[in-house]
Amino acid sequence: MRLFTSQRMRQADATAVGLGFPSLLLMEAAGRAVAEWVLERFPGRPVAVLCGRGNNGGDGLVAARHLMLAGARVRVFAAEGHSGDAAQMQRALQAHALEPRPLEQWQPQPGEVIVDALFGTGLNRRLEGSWAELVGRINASSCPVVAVDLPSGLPFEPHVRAHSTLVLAALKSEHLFYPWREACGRIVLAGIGMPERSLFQPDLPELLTPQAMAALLPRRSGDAHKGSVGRVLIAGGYANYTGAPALAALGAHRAGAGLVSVAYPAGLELHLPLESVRYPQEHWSPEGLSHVRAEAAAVGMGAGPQAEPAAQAVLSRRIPTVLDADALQPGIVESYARAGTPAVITPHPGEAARLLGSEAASIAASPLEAARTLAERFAGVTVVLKGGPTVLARQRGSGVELAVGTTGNPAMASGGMGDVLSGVIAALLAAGLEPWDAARLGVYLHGLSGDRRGQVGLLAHDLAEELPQARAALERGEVRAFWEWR
Ligand SMILES: NC(=O)C1=CN([C@@H]2O[C@H](COP(=O)(O)OP(=O)(O)OC[C@H]3O[C@@H](n4cnc5c(N)ncnc54)[C@H](OP(=O)(O)O)[C@@H]3O)[C@@H](O)[C@H]2O)[C@H](O)CC1
Ligand SMILES: [K+]
Repeated sequence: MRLFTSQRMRQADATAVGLGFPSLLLMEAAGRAVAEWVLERFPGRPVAVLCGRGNNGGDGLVAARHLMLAGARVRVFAAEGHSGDAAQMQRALQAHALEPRPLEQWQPQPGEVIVDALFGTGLNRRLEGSWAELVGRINASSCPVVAVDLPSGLPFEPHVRAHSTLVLAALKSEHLFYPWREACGRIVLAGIGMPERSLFQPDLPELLTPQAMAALLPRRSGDAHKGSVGRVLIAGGYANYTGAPALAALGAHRAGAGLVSVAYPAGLELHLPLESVRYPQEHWSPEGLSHVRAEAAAVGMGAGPQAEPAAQAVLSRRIPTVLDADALQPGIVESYARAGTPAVITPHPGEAARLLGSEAASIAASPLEAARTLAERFAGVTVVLKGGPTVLARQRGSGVELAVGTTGNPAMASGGMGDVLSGVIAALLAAGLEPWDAARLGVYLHGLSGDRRGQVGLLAHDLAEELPQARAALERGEVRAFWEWR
C-alpha cells in the first residue's frame, strides 16, 4: 500500500481516465461512500452538505442525492461555477428537485451533521477571505463534521477540524503526518473502484500495513535454541548514561534475541536484565569484543565521547549494526558505509540535522525529503528517521525507496524509547532479517507496543514489556491498521 500526495492522486485519476474509466463513476462511488458513512455513523440526524466549486464539491452533491434517497433530511449549499462532472452531478440532484442554495446562506443548526465538501486535493494555496471565514464558522459550530477526502484547507491554516474523514482511493500525506493528521479525526478509506493499474505507483512511500509486517516476522523452528534465533551485542554506556544500553538490551531480549551481550566501559554500574551477559571493556578494542557471540549489534546508546572507539571496535566484527544516539556522527556512519557493513541508523530530527549539517526544524518539517537525503548521503545505509510518523529510506538501484510507519503515538515521547528501538532492530537483524525488513518490522512492532500501552506516562521499559504480546497479536492476524476500510 502506498502513501499518495494530492498531486500524485490527480495523476492516478488522470491515468484511470486515460485507461477509459469514466471519471463520473469515481465521483458517484465517492459521494455514495460519504452518504453511507454519514447514515451509518449518524443515523436519523439532519445533514448540511457544503460544496465547493471543484470535484470535491461534486462528491458532496452526489452524497446529498444519496442521503436524500435514503430518507435523510438534507440541506445543500454550493459555490457557483461547477463544471464537468460536478456540473452533471448538480443536474442529477436538481432532477430530484433538490436545489442547492448559495454557500453564503449557510448557518449552522444544532444537531446537524456537516459534510465538508469544499476542497480536497485541488487546493493549491491557503484559504483566505470568505473561505477562511466559512471554515472558522464550521469549526465554531458544535456540529460533527465529516470531511470528504481531506478536511478543507489542509495542508495550510486555517482548515476544517473533522470528526471523521472519508478518504477516497488512497491515503495522502495529510492523513498521516502531524499536525495535519489531528484535523482528520477518524480515518475511513473508501476504495471507489479506481482501477488498480492507476494506483500502481511503486516509487511512492510504502505504508507499513499489519499484513505486510506480519509476513516479515522471523519464524522459529521446533528445535530452536538460543544460538539459532539470533544473538545481539549492545555497545554503549558512559559516565552517568547507564540506562541507555540496559534499555537497548531489554528491547533486544523482548524482541526475541536468543542471547544479549552488553559491552560497556569497565567500572560503570549498569542495571542490566539478569539474562544479559556482561563484557566490561578497559579500552574499546576489537580484541575486547572478539569473544562475544553475536550476529548483529547496536552501538551508541549513552556512549558519549566513547561512541567513536566503541563503533570502530564493533565495526571490526563486520556484523549488521544499528547506529544510534552518540554513534550518529557523519564519520562513524561513513566508515560503516565504506566498509560495506550493513548498518541501520536511527536518528531523531536533531541527530539527522547533525548528520546532514542542517537544522532539526527543517528536518521535522520535511521528514520524507530528509530521510531521502540521508539515504543518498550515506549510500547503502538503512535510514530510520524517528518522528510522528517515523520515515524509513534506503538507496535502491538509482533511486531511493521510502516507507512510512503507521504505528506509534505521542505518549512515546519520552527518554529511552529510542534505545529500546535500537535493541529491537538489532534482534531482528540477528534473527537473519535484511536491514530493510528488520528496520520496517522493528519500527512497526515498537510503535504497536506503544499503541497498546498508549497512555502518557508510558516508560520505555513498559513498552519493551509489551513487545512479546504485540508480536503475538501481529502473528495471529489480530492487529488492525489505524484506518478503516469501506
Ligand atoms: N481519484 C480520486 O480520488 C477522486 C477524487 N475526486 C474528488 O476530487 C477532488 C479533487 O477535485 P479538484 O476539482 O481537483 O479540486 P478541489 O475540488 O479540491 O478544488 C478545486 C477548486 O478549488 C480552487 N481553489 C484551490 N485552492 C483554493 C483556495 N485556496 N481558495 C479558493 N479556491 C481555491 C480551484 O480553483 P483555482 O483556479 O482558483 O485554483 C478549483 O476551482 C478530490 O479531493 C476528491 O474529493 C473525484 O470526485 C473522484 C475521483
Ligand atoms: K473536503
